[in-house]
Amino acid sequence: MTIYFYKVWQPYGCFSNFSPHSIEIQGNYWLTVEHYYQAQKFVGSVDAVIIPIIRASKTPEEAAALGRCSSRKLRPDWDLVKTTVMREAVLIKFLTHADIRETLLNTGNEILVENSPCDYFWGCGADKTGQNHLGKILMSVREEIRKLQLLSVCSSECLENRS
Ligand SMILES: Nc1c(N[C@@H]2O[C@H](COP(=O)(O)O)[C@@H](O)[C@H]2O)[nH]c(=O)[nH]c1=O
Repeated sequence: MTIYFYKVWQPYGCFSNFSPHSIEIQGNYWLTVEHYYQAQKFVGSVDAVIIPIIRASKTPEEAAALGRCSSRKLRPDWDLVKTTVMREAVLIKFLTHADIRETLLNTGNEILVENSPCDYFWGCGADKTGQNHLGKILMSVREEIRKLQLLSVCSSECLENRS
């Protein structure tokens, strides 16, 4: 089975980057993954003044609109780093919030797809042929969290055996 998600108020809305789950990265708080992701477009760019404004946005829609404004200059390496930036933020989101971590882990090995009608990079696009990078990141984060949980079970068993 494939699990499709997109809008926050639809099923599996917590997988959307617009979901209201804050993250802390290097001492800064971001209301949503989308706030962080949009701001990273301008790190080291001549338009870096926009970063705190994006961070202070009241909603992820507002943050996305600021980050997508085509008159601003993106950092030159943005296309190279954007999936790494996204993965880090999504991993931190699911490590931070236990309830949605359970929702993610409970999807088993189902395929996760961002059902965006217009985004062929992060989502599957209108005709479902898109690259679905957000879905791929969620599946890889799901795997990573499972490994981390196994590690912590093993290390606590190990500590118990020693005492
Ligand atoms: N969920 C969701 C969207 N999808 C998100 O948009 C982001 C891509 O932004 P950009 O790289 O600027 O095109 C990325 O986080 C993707 O998951 N877009 C929306 O307008 N509304 C929404 O509810």
